[in-house]
Amino acid sequence: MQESIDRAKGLIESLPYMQEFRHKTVVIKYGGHAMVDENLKKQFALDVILMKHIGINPVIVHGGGPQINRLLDRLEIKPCYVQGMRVTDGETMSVVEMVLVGKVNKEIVGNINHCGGRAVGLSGRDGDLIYAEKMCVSKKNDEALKDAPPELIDLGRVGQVTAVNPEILLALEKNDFIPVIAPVGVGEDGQAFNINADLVAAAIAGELQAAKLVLLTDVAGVQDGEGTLCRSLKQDDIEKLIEQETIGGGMIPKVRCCADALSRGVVKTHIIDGRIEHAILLEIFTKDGIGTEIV
Ligand SMILES: Nc1ncnc2c1ncn2[C@@H]1O[C@H](COP(=O)(O)OP(=O)(O)O)[C@@H](O)[C@H]1O
Ligand SMILES: CC(=O)N[C@@H](CCC(=O)OP(=O)(O)O)C(=O)O
Repeated sequence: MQESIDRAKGLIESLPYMQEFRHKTVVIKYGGHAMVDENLKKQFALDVILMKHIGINPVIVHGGGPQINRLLDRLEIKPCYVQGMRVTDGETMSVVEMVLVGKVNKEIVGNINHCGGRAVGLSGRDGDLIYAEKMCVSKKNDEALKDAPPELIDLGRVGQVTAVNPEILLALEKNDFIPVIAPVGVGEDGQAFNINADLVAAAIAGELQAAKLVLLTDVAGVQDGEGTLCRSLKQDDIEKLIEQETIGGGMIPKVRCCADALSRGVVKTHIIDGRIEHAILLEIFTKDGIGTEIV
C-alpha cells in the first residue's frame, strides 16, 4: 500500500509543474547520442506523448550525428569536423539528408505514433520552415586551424539559421500534432543545408517563444572544473567557463545555443543526460531535476 501512496505523492509533486507548463511550448533537442536502444527510444516517445496529453506543446528537433557516421563508414567516407561542425561536401550532404530526414526522423515519428501519439515529421525544407545560409568558420582564436590553408575551412553545405517560418508548426499545434524536425535547412538557391541540431533547436525555441529548451545529450549536464555537475548556471557565466576551458568540445555550441535561446526570450534552458529513462519528465516535473539548468 505504501508503495502506491508514494507513487501518488510523486504525481502530486509534479502537479505545480504540470499547471505551470500547460499551454506552453517546450522544445526538446533529441541528440543522436541519446538514441541508445529500442527501450530508451520508446521511453522517449512515451514522455513526449504524456507531455502532449497534459496540455504542453512539445516540439522535437532531432540530431543523428552517430547515425550519419555509421552510413558514411559503410560507404567508406571519412567524417571530418571543424569546430564541432561536419564538413559537408555534395556527397556527404546526400547522406546527411538521407539519414536525418529519411531514417532518424521517420523512426522517431513511427515510435511516437506506435505508442499512441500523433507526430508529423518535417525537415527544415518542408513549408520553408528553416531558412539557412552558408556558415563561415573563423580561423581567429582557433589554434588548431592556425596553419590551415584557406580551403580547409570551407565547410561546404554547412548552414546557419537565418530565419524560422513557424507557419507549419502553428498549423500542426492547432491540430494537436507533435512536430518532429530534422536539422536540414533551405538556402536561397533552394538547396539543402546541413545545420547542427543544437542551433536549429535554439532558433525554433526562440521563434516559438518557448517556456523551455531541453537539450538531451550523453553526459549528466555541464561539469565544473572538478568534474562536479553544475545544477544551475547563469547566462553570464558561460563565456567565462569557456575561456577557462572548463567547458570544451561539443559542450561549447550547446551552452552557447542555450545563451542564444535565452537572449531570444526563451525562459529557461536545460542540458540533461538523454540516456537516463524518462530524463525529460525527471527534469521538468521534479523539484531538483537531473541536469544543468541555464537561466
Ligand atoms: N564542462 C563540461 N561538461 C560536460 N561535458 C563537457 C564539458 N566540456 C566538454 N564536454 C564534452 O561535451 C560532450 C557533449 O557534446 P557532444 O558530444 O557534441 O554532444 P551531442 O552529440 O549530444 O550533441 C561531452 O560528451 C563531453 O565530452
Ligand atoms: C553541421 C553539422 O555538424 N550537422 C550535424 C547534424 C546532426 C546533429 O547535429 O546531430 P547530433 O545532435 O546527434 O550531434 C551532423 O552532420 O552531424
